[in-house]
Amino acid sequence: MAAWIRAHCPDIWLSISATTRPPRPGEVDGLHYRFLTEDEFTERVAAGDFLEWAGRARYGTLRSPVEKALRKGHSVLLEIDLQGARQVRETMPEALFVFLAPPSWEELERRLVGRGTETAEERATRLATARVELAAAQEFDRVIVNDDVQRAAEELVSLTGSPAQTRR
Ligand SMILES: Nc1ncnc2c1ncn2[C@@H]1O[C@H](COP(=O)(O)OP(=O)(O)OP(=O)(O)O)[C@@H](O)[C@H]1O
Ligand SMILES: Nc1nc2c(ncn2[C@@H]2O[C@H](COP(=O)(O)O)[C@@H](O)[C@H]2O)c(=O)[nH]1
Repeated sequence: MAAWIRAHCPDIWLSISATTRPPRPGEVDGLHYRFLTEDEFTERVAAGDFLEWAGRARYGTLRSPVEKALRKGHSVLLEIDLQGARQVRETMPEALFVFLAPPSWEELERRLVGRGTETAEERATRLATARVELAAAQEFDRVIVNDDVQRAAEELVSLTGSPAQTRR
């Protein structure tokens, strides 16, 4: 979804999260994530650099680039988990919160297994988290079912008022 939006929506500023998880094959530092060491992440938490952060395999949104993009008038998109969304709601209640839901539980499992980047234990952890997050979908302003990436991305982008520049 992020890749589709990056390719088709120049008016949307997509936040690049920081994380301590290792890069997957093909993931590029500074494009997909800013890959930080545990110490670097901890220092930035202590410095108050994060707008929000969450997790054991830690993920976070750095405050300063988001605030800069907002000042420039961009639509800013954060792809974050439930824990992060709850923090952003505290500090930016005017933001629009959109829950991306899988078409079904079986399809979610199929996609995760198909990606093949997690161990069985990591997959189980992600699925347990997904179960908790799905149960909280009603906290969000909108729910979009991620059935087809392009369709779901277009629905998401339409909420920002920015045009998607697609070639069909
Ligand atoms: N609409 C879709 N159709 C088919 N495959 C999809 C679709 N959306 C995502 N996928 C695939 O499903 C897998 C999981 O994608 P997703 O972006 O949900 O991962 P994630 O951000 O790691 O999610 P989570 O942290 O909840 O596990 C990836 O391999 C992705 O390419
Ligand atoms: N609170 C935050 N959650 C984040 C952030 N960046 C990503 N995420 C969440 O992690 C999952 C998994 O990502 P993956 O790349 O490891 O598959 C993602 O779907 C988000 O829910 C962040 O900056 N803050």
